[in-house]
Amino acid sequence: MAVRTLLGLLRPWQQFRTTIITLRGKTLVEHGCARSMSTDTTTDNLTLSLDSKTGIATLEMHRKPVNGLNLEMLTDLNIALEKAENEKSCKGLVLTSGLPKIFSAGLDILEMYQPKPERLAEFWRTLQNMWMRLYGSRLVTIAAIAGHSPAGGCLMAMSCDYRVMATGKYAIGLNETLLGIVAPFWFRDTMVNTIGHRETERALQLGHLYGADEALKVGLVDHLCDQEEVVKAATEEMSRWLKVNAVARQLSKSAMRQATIDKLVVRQEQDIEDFMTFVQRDAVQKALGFYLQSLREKRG
Ligand SMILES: CC/C=C\CCC/C=C/C(=O)SCCNC(=O)CCNC(=O)[C@H](O)C(C)(C)COP(=O)(O)OP(=O)(O)OC[C@H]1O[C@@H](n2cnc3c(N)ncnc32)[C@H](O)[C@@H]1OP(=O)(O)O
Repeated sequence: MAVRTLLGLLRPWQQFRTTIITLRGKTLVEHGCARSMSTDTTTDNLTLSLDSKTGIATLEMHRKPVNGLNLEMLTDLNIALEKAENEKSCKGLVLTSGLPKIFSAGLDILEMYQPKPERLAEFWRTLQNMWMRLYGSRLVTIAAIAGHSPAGGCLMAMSCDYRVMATGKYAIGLNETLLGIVAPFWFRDTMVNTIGHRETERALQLGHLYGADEALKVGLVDHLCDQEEVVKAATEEMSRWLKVNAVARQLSKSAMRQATIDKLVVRQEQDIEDFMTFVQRDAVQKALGFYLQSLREKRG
């Protein structure tokens, strides 16, 4: 009981840190010294590297074909984010993709279609923890979006402090209603905090996917540039943010974001239950099945 009470005082992502190590036994493949992030860290799903001169880390996602966020990818993201967070010399993080034309296609729908309940719960908890970690990061976080970024991909981008997007035919937004599902409250809150209540209300109901120009207009992204320039532009912007007093900036960020994070902290278990009940409904399973089929048929 005492242990449980003590655990209750820890933030969910602090509890989770033990969970992934003890339950999943997952370790990253390290190239170089394990105690310092001076060298690259690579998994099947991502690479984390730190430029020791600038203190800027780059987290590049590369899970083929579309950076779909499955349990393993989310676990790797959590480990990588924690690693960057804990590395003293790391000041900022550029989140990007190594896949052409895709930032992230959002949640891997196969995790939600005909799921095994135990894995479904772990999947959702790992996503919650990833969001809390990224949204609440002490680091300056900038998303370099050189491709499509629907749903969970948009959530990740919105969780950063600044977004650079490539001009072109890419789409970003919370399109959950197009799949017959509903963006959970913390997805919605993150969007409200980014583009405001009225625009979120419209976008969520329509499942609207914004083109780059429109995304810039409503403030869903902050800067547009050529596809090849996206990471460079993100890094340049980062250097501006890194000139600000770090403690003052972090406190300001936390003052703006912590209440939103705390809403999930106190409702985390209920949110997992809600998600599981909703996703396993026959009508939702049917809708997800149709959506997967339509994605496959699109390829012909
Ligand atoms: C109470 C709360 C309840 C529920 C809340 C749940 C919140 C959900 C959040 C989400 O993130 S849901 C996921 C939403 N994502 C999408 O709608 C994106 C779907 N994908 C696309 O639109 C396109 O794939 C694309 C990202 C625009 C890329 O297009 P492209 O032409 O480059 O690739 P293609 O469509 O051929 O896809 C290749 C391959 O990948 C499969 N795929 C794509 N997206 C997903 C995905 N999100 N999950 C799983 N699989 C995905 C696609 O079917 C193709 O597979 P194939 O090679 O086997 O045909």
